[in-house]
Formats: sequence, C-alpha cells, structure tokens
Amino acid sequence: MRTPIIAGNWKMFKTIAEATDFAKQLTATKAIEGVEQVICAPFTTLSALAGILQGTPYALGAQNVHFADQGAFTGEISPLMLKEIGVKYVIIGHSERRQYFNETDETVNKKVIAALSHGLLPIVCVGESLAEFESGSTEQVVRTQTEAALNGLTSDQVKQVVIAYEPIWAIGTGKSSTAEDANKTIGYIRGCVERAFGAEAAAAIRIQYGGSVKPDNIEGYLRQSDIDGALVGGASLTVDGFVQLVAGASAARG
Ligand SMILES: O=C(CO)COP(=O)(O)O
Repeated sequence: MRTPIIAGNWKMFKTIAEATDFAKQLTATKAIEGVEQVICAPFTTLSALAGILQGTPYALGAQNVHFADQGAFTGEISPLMLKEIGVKYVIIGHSERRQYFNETDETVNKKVIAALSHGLLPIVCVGESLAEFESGSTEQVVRTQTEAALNGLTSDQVKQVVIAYEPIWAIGTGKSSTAEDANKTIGYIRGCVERAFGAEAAAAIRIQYGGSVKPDNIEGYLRQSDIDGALVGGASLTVDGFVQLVAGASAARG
C-alpha cells in the first residue's frame, strides 16, 4: 500500500519571517497520521524551516536543484547544499521552470539522477499544455516526459521517485482536471513506468495530481485508485489550508 503524500509548493512566496510563522503554527496543531506531509519552500527559508520542522512529521522540500555538486554556476544550488540543510524532497521539472527557465527533459533527467545519488527524493513534474490537451496528445506528452525523466535509473531508484501529474492548464487557474480524468492519466503514467521498470516499481512509485487542488476537492482525487497524493500551490500557503488538505487526504483514505 502506497502512503499518500501531500506536498505544498510555495513557489516564490514567503519571507523567512512568514515561513517561520507558518512552521511554528503548523507544528503547534495536532498532527494527522497516515499521510506524508511535505513543505517545498523557497531556498532562502529552508534553513529556518529545517530548525523548526526537525523531529516533526513534516518533511522539507526544495523547488529546484542543480545537477552538479559544485562549480561555476552562478545563482544555482547543488544537491549537497540541500542535503546539508536537511532537505528530503526536491521538486524537479515543474512546468513553470520548463516554461520560464529553459528546463528540458534532459536537464530534468540529470537533476533526478543527481538528487537520488545524494539521497534527495525527487518530485518530478509532468503534464500537458492546454493546446496539447485539446489536441488529444496528453498521453504522448506525459509518456515522453516520464520516460526521459527516469532514463537510466534502476527500478529500485524508481520506487523512491514521486511523480506529480500537473496539467499546465489547471495550474493556478481554478480549472482542475476531473478526478476521473486525472486518475486515467496517472494510471497511464504508471503503465509507462511498468513497461520500462517492471511491475514492482510501478506498484511502488507514488504519483500525485496537481493543479487547482483545494480542501473542497482533494478527497475526490485521493479516492481514486491510482492517485497517491497532491502537489498543491495556492491552497498550501495558509496553515489552515494545508491542514485541511491533509485532513481531506486522510478522510479519503480512512
Ligand atoms: O503548480 C502547482 C503545484 O506545483 C499547482 O498550483 P495551484 O495549486 O496553485 O494550482
């Protein structure tokens, strides 16, 4: 049985003061069990958050990483640096990075390999644009992205990866995929993993849905057979929102 995983992607929101405030409030609430909970925060806030979240049920995630250990890469952050802070997860290949920062399937793959080799767990984002959705090429797009991202991994490494299926047209738009459609595409992604890495890896890998997930729709997603959690932007920015998302995931699985 795959443990559901709810990850908040704060994107470029929250100062250190705001992040600290959030973490103190969150750790003061009664923790919900049975759901893995992750906060993917801006780089500048990670050290402060690590100090507060250490020893709590809340894991820390980053939103990007470079593939080299060190080097002349101005403005970048290496897997070693994240590991040193106590980061556990790292989002790789978010559509905003693919769209605005020239992230490619090739760099996503290099980053996934680098993250795993340093003991960081990748949350790899895949998903189609509106034009691709409307032309019926969703499956082709997610298959290409998934196969490229996982290229060269062993099946044991694949079991540690989390994939987030985020249709680009559903991100921050309030237009979410239906739970049934998301489940179908996520089932298809799992099938791609099975063809490349075998049944055991496909049964173990966790695949989230992301895109306008809110406390009032999360249960519908988590009740689906293949959806193992959610990667949430806007609704994860308040403590109340985050706790409600986790409560919804727990209720769906309860
Ligand atoms: O991009 C997302 C998470 O990575 C989704 O963002 P929203 O939940 O704000 O739509």
